[in-house]
Amino acid sequence: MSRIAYFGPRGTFTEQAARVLAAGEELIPVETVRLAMTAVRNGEADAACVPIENSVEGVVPATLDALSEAAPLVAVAETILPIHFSVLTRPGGGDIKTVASHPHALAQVREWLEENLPDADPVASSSTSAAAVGVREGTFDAAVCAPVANEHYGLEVLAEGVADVPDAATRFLLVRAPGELPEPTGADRTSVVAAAANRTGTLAELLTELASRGINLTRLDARPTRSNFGEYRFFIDFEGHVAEPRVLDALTALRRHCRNLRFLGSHPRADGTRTTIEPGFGNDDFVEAAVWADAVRKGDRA
Ligand SMILES: O=C(O)C(=O)C[C@]1(C(=O)O)C=C[C@@H](O)C=C1
Repeated sequence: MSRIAYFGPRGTFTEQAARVLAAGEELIPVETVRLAMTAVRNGEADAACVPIENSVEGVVPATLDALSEAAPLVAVAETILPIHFSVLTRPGGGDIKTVASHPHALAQVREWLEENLPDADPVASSSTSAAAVGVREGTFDAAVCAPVANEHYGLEVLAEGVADVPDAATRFLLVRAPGELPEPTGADRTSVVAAAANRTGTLAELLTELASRGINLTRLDARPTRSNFGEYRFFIDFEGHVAEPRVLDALTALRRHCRNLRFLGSHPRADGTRTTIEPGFGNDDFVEAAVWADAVRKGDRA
């Protein structure tokens, strides 16, 4: 049985995602996203399940930062969960003066809180289930949680299915140490983090390398390098798998433009969207062109 560290404590949305991505494996709750990845880097876990982006609040910065530091990890699978919250209180608890949750969660229920708990102060916690732990211990009066939190903490459900944006969703990754890659499926996502030189046009150069190979981006984020003010790392997700000639060709080109390029994995997309291939940009086109160029180089063709 594999050991899967996940962003906990028990009862997070990430636990729900880990149950999907690693059904039947041993699931180990870890206090922060970074520590979940550290457990893999130390060999204490075989893989980690972490949130990467939410359709309302955007990326999870802690995940991006932990992916770009220390020993490389690669994503091998992803899942997307609908995000509807439960609001939990102490059984028979009195006035609700504080309502706690992960900042991403609070941001997704702001309107609901204004309407339903206007006198409660929102308080940030390290995760949605850390807020539930706080309610049980008497630190907060209510917690905005994943439905699964209800299985663990014996709290009372004040409301269920809470979401300002009804079709909000979060994407989660299963990451592990570099090794054999998942097989390409035709509906894949490849991710890199690029530390490009700080000069005019470098980001445009990176994006042009992808565009000129007909590769469609699915996400672009920048995070500070933390070492020099104004210097950024670019997190780029795009359609396709590194086993495809056109993607490998693009990756090789990106490498030339970067001080440091980290491959973050190629894996099937949870939404099953098949890779867009424009005429002239298919893998066969790349292979055929390479064969032709090779023949030219050998003097067999002109
Ligand atoms: O705290 C949790 O339950 C998490 O799994 C984290 C997280 C996030 O980071 O966005 C996941 C999904 C929700 O959008 C709110 C919180």
